[in-house]
Amino acid sequence: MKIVADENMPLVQELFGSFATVVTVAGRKINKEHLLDADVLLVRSVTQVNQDLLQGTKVRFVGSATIGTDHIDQGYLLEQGIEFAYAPGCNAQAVAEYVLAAIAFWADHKQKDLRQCTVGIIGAGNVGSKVAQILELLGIEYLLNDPPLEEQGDSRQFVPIQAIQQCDIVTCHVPLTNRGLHASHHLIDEKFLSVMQPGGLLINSSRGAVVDNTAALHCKQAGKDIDFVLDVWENEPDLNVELFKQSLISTPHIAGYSQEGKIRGTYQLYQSVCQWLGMVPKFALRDLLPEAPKWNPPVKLSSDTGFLYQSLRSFYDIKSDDQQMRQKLEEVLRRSGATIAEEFDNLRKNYPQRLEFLELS
Ligand SMILES: NC(=O)C1=CN([C@@H]2O[C@H](COP(=O)(O)OP(=O)(O)OC[C@H]3O[C@@H](n4cnc5c(N)ncnc54)[C@H](O)[C@@H]3O)[C@@H](O)[C@H]2O)C=CC1
Ligand SMILES: O=C(O)C(=O)[C@H](O)COP(=O)(O)O
Repeated sequence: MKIVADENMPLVQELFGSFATVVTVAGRKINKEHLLDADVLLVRSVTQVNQDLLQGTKVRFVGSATIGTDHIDQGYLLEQGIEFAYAPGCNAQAVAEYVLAAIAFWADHKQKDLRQCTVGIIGAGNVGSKVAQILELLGIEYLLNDPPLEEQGDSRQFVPIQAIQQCDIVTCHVPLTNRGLHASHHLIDEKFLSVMQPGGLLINSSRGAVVDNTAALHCKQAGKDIDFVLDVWENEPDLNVELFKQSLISTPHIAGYSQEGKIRGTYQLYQSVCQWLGMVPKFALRDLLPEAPKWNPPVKLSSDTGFLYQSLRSFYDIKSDDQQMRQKLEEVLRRSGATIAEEFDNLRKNYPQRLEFLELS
């Protein structure tokens, strides 16, 4: 059996190498030639998997070690009888910790008393629910918006998007969809931004195009007092450089990049491939995960606006991710050679080890 996998998937040789020949390729470079005699294709979010890539190949199983699936043409896979698996929830905790770190940094930087702030969470699935769990631990008020879950009868209390627009902090955790009643493409548009609270914070760690990046830039250029924390960008890896410069925190799509999140992603696909082949998995997830020191959240928030950031930063300092990206991209802007897109991907490939620091259920 031959497996072609994205080179940025940890443990892929260790897990799949005992029953298959594993060939690793840079995600953006995977092409039909690599797949002509491959049985299984394992990708991350940067490989577009569709008819163009798969037609004429032997691939019978596609796995994506990610939560998001907007890069996969699932309709085509279904039509061709190609098995598909992904990794729901694998890095949800990492993204939620990123959001916590962003809020803590903003409160410190802008002297905001989080006891007086409400967070609007758009999308209350795996990530949004973990964000809510963390805010509850800290006693920070939040509101949930998730029309699809509300329609399905989820028992939590939801609010309309208009109520989210009034929140001090808005954080997006929806899949990127272009069609249907709940399409999320440009969910945050010029209108949304125009009614957002001045002095507010918008965090996007879902997919770039959930926020209209041109509208976000116009909002900054018009002098509206809204801070942006952006981990994901329209047209990645070719991001809007002006918006990157104007954002309070800019990171290269690494919100989900904890060691545990990446390992869980590969492992969930290992389980799916084993099941597809009728094999019993040989490895257990608990033996693969690193031991990480844990942070004790404060029982009560303090009036000191910098307290949370100071307490968290030895576990995860989001500012250092922002500084790293600014330094590298500014170097690219000063000299010719590598492009912004190449440097964006380099930052992701060489992202330092980050461990999850909260005990969440
Ligand atoms: N920056 C990063 O590193 C990462 C980004 N992501 C992104 O975050 C997204 C969310 O992840 P999960 O929470 O695990 O997904 P999920 O599928 O568990 O939850 C998404 C929720 O959004 C809701 N939703 C869909 N359309 C909506 C709309 N128009 N308005 C409000 N709610 C809507 C759904 O009903 C669902 O409950 C992923 O699809 C992925 O694109 C995920 C992991 C890492
Ligand atoms: O899980 C997701 O969805 C993500 O966005 C991933 O964390 C992104 O990582 P890559 O797949 O692009 O390495």
